[in-house]
Amino acid sequence: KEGGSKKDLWALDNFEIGRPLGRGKFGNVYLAREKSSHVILALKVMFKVELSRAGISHQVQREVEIQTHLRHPNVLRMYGYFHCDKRVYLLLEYARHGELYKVLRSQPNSRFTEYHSANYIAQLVSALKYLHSKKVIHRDLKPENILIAANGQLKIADFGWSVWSPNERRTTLCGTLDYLPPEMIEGCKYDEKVDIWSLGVLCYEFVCGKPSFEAAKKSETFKRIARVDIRFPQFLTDEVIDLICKLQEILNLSNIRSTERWPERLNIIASAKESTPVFLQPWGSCI
Ligand SMILES: Cc1nn(C)cc1-c1nc2c(-c3cnn(Cc4ccccc4)c3)c(Cl)cnc2[nH]1
Repeated sequence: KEGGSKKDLWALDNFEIGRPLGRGKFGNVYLAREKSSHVILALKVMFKVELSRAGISHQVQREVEIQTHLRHPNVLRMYGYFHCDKRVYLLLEYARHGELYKVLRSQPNSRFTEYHSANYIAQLVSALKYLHSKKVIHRDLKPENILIAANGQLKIADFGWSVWSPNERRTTLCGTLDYLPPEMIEGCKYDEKVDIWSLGVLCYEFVCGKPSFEAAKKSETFKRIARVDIRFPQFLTDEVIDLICKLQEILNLSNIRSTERWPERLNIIASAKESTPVFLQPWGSCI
């Protein structure tokens, strides 16, 4: 609501609440309808005490500050927010087809065709170009944070981890490391390029059915990311391998695809200019 007087503030009574759309660690998301306009939206409800206990109240404030000012077809709108003594309510655009990861997992072999993937990656590139032009780094780009709207458009959501660029992480990482670049998992200074790395992991997952550095244990994922230990299956085209390598800054590779499926190469041989191949060095410390 525009204007600043008390009467212009949203309240729960302005909405009819529908079915739950999703359940998260700090609250749930419900389908809702604004009573006077009948606009359909997603209402994210979080408990203040939970946010405070987890020390992330500042993250929610930053999420609101950032997302309410963003306007792009591939970025989920946040129309506004309100709160009461116990809860914070975020008024979000409703994405009719839900979460991308569920659509991805429902595909044969949990992967999209390269054609389908190209369309999605192009939309994410458009969104990231916009976000980075506003000096916003998302920092948590993964299939779980991407929604699909009625017209098939992707919508980047959940800006709870977003920050203004450049930045240094001050909050402990939690959840999957799969999509994070070496500089973030090693606690170094970083800039918006972290989102480009995550886009490379997403692109890999779209066409392969699992993220680039997936491993049974987090410690193994950490090592694979730090060493940029990526392996490409035989069924990928050279074009998509080239795109993923460029997104993950893997330069001058040659013969990285084995004749067997899922080659067990422990490292990628960079075909540097020198006559003998140079192994990618394990990620050096950032100091
Ligand atoms: C699920 C689902 N199925 N279908 C058919 C549509 C949807 C849908 N979900 C959304 C959602 C939505 C729901 N959950 N989540 C993840 C979540 C849950 C709890 C806390 C934080 C984040 C997002 C939104 Cl925001 C916005 N629009 C949504 N649309």
